[in-house]
Amino acid sequence: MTEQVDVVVIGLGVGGEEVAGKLAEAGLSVVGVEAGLVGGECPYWGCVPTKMMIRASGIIGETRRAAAIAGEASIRPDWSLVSQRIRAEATDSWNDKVAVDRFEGKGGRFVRGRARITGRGQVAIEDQVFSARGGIVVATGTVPAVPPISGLAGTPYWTNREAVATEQPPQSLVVLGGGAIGLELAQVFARFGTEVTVVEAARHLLPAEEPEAGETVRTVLADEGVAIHVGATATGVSHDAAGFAVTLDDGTTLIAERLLVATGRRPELHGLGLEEYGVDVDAPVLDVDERLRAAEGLWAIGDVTGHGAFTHVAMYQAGIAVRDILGQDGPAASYHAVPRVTFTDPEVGSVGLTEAQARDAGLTVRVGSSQTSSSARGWIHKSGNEGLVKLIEDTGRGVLVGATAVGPHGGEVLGALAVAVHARVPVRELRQMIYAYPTFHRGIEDALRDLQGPDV
Ligand SMILES: Cc1cc2nc3c(=O)[nH]c(=O)nc-3n(C[C@H](O)[C@H](O)[C@H](O)COP(=O)(O)OP(=O)(O)OC[C@H]3O[C@@H](n4cnc5c(N)ncnc54)[C@H](O)[C@@H]3O)c2cc1C
Ligand SMILES: NC(=O)c1ccc[n+]([C@@H]2O[C@H](COP(=O)([O-])OP(=O)(O)OC[C@H]3O[C@@H](n4cnc5c(N)ncnc54)[C@H](O)[C@@H]3O)[C@@H](O)[C@H]2O)c1
Repeated sequence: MTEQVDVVVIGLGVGGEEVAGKLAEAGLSVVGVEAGLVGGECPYWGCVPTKMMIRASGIIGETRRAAAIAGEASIRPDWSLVSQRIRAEATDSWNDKVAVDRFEGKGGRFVRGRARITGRGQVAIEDQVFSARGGIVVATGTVPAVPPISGLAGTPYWTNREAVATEQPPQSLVVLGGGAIGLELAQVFARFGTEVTVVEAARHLLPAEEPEAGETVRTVLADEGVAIHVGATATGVSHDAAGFAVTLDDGTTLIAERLLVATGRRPELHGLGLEEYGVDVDAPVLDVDERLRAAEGLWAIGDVTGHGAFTHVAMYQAGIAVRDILGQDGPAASYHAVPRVTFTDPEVGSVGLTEAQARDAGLTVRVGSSQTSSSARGWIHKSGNEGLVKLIEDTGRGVLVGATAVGPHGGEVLGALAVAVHARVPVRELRQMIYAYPTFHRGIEDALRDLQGPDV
C-alpha cells in the first residue's frame, strides 16, 4: 500500500527537523524519516556536547592562567562532570523522545528507519511506501571521511562519536587531522590530562583558514603540551592490547591508548535512490540551486549540499527550502558571508574569503591585520591574549570580502565582521565608526588602519 502525503523529508538532523517541522506547522502532511536520532549530529555528537566539553576545559585553561594575574589557583579536572552533563543535559543519554514528540506535536508524522527513493516522488522505508505529491527533501548530512591508511580499517579507532561518549579521558591520544574537530577535541582532552599528539597532513593547522590563524593555535597548543606534526602523513596503523601505533611518512611511530580520526566528513549519496532523479551519486556533494532544488520536486539542504558543514548553514537553507516548497517569495541562497568559528582557545572566527581565496578569485586585494596583544584590551587581558584580526578588502569595490578574528571571544568579535562582509559595508564607513574602548573588537579598527593604500 502506498500512502499519499505532501512531502517526505529524509533525515531529521538539524536541517531536516527544521524543514519538516515548519512544513507541518504550515498545514502540509509531512513524513519525517530518521535512521538514527532526531536532531542528528549536532545535539548528540557534535556542536552541543563538544561545546560543553570546551566550556569545562576553558575553565581549566583559565584557572591555569590565574597565577600571574589573580593568585594561585588549582583545579582537579573531573571528567565525570562533563560526561554526566552530556548525558543529562545534552543528549538524554542519546534518546530522542523529546525531539520526536516535538515534531509530532507540530503535526508531523515520524517514521524511524532508513529511507530510499524508489521512484520520482516515492520513498520507501522497508515495506512502508509514501508517495509525496509536493516533493522530497534530502537532509542526510555527512559521515566521517576515513582515509585509506594501511591497517586502520577494523581497528577500534574513535570518531567524534566515541570521543563525545567516553566516560573517561584516555591516557594518551593521537588525533589524525588538525581541522575543527581534531583541534577542539585535542585541546579538551589535553586540558583534562591526556597526552595528545596531532597529525595534520597540510602545512598548517586549520588549513581552510588563514595561515596566521593555524599558526596562532599551533603555538598555544604546543605551549599547553600538545605535540603537533604538520605536513605529516600517516602511512600505517596497528592496534593491540597496549593501544595504537601510528607510523608517519618520516618514519616516526606514535604510540597511544586511543586514535581519533578527524580527517573531514563527506556526504554519502549512494544507497539513497537519487539515480531516480538523474543525480550523479559519485559526485562529492548533492548539487543544489539557489532555491535548494536538486531536481524538479527534489530539494536538498544541510551538510549534504557542501555549502559549509555548519548548523547555521543547514538552518539558513531550511528556511529557503520551506519558502520555496510553500510557493512563497524570498531571497535566494547566498554564501558570500558564511561565518565559521572553531572553538579552540583562542577561538578562530572567520567569514567569507581568505586572502589566498580572494587572490585566486582574481580580486585585487588589500590586507590589513592587527595583533590582539598590541590592543589595550589584549594587553590588559595578559595571559591567553594570543590572537589577531585580519581583513581582506576587494579594492575594486572598497568592501571587505573576508575577515578573521582569532583570540579570546574571537567568535563574538566575528559578529561585526560578518555584518561588514554580508552587507558589503564600504571600508570608508567602517573607518568612520566608533569602536568601544577597551574591547577586543577594537582590533578591527587597528586592522582597518593597517590596510595599505588609498581608499576608493
Ligand atoms: C564534532 C562536531 C562538532 C561540530 N560543531 C559544530 C559547531 O560548533 N557549530 C556548527 O555550526 N556546526 C558544528 N558541527 C557541524 C554540524 O553538526 C552539522 O553541520 C549539522 O549537524 C548538519 O546538519 P544536517 O541536518 O545537514 O545533517 P546531520 O545533523 O548529519 O543529520 C542528518 C541525519 O540524516 C539521517 N540520515 C542519513 N541518511 C538517512 C536515510 N537514508 N534515511 C533516514 N535518515 C537518514 C542521519 O541519521 C542523521 O541523523 C559539528 C560537527 C561535528 C561532527
Ligand atoms: N566549530 C565548528 O563549527 C565545527 C566544529 C567541528 C566540526 N565542524 C564541521 O565538521 C566538519 C568536519 O570536521 P573535521 O575537523 O573532521 O574536518 P576538516 O575538514 O575541518 O579538517 C580535517 C583535517 O584533516 C586533515 N587531513 C585529511 N586527511 C588527513 C590524513 N590522512 N592525515 C592527516 N590529516 C589529514 C585535513 O588537511 C584537514 O585539516 C568541518 O569542516 C566543520 O564544517 C564544525
